[in-house]
Amino acid sequence: MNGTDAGGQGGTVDQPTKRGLRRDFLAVRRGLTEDDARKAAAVLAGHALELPELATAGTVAAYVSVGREPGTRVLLDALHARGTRVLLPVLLPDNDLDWAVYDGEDSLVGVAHQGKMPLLEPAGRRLGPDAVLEADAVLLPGLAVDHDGTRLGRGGGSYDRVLARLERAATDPALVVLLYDSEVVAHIPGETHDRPVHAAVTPSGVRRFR
Ligand SMILES: Nc1nc2c(c(=O)[nH]1)N(C=O)[C@@H](CNc1ccc(C(=O)N[C@@H](CCC(=O)O)C(=O)O)cc1)CN2
Ligand SMILES: Nc1ncnc2c1ncn2[C@@H]1O[C@H](COP(=O)(O)OP(=O)(O)OP(=O)(O)O)[C@@H](O)[C@H]1O
Repeated sequence: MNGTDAGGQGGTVDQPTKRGLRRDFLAVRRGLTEDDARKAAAVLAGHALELPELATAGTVAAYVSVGREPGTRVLLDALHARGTRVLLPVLLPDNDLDWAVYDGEDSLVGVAHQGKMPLLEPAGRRLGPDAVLEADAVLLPGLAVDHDGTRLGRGGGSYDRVLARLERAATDPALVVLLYDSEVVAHIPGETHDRPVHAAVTPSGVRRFR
């Protein structure tokens, strides 16, 4: 733990801040072609669907990938088709997350939150922020993870809140981040509020951290 950042300056060589790291990882994603992204999403979904934690889960909290995020659409549809209850996040004004059930592609709406990339969110009944406590597995977005499971998110703190809520409730769902291979790195500067994830699924397979 080194206590750096949360909104610090761009990276330096020996102690890159989270903001600098985010910028660098996002730049690499922007360089991916549509074809790269489509192939990666298909392979990634295959690995994720083989995870025992997902196979046995009654409820999975996930998210709808946008842009060049590692694709989750194939995975969401496969989970939905096999009868898993899939919860999707709705971003609240304070960056906390509400949740609603995924009921197929037609149940998604495009939403433009100020200053953020356009998202796809579920149109169904909102279940409240505590609905995530019903999840047996949580699929988290991120930009990178290190070998301890420390995750670099987009900086909104939404999933930090989700992880804090899960910890307070003493539920212990599988925590799985979906990434590209180059985003599993040796070290991410952690802060005291960061909670480690248990595994990363990338196009080359599953990496476990606990
Ligand atoms: N597909 C997807 N859905 C998601 C997330 C996500 O990361 N990906 N979230 C994850 O929490 C939540 C929404 N939170 C978000 C937080 C930031 C940005 C965003 O566009 N950030 C800009 C930088 C903004 C800034 O610097 O202030 C960016 O990353 O380019 C998007 C969503 C819930 N839904
Ligand atoms: N439990 C929490 N409740 C409220 N705010 C929090 C909580 N945990 C972290 N935050 C705040 O969220 C902001 C972003 O934190 P951080 O840079 O770690 O985001 P991140 O992990 O990259 O993003 P995300 O969690 O959305 O993926 C920080 O200002 C932090 O203080």
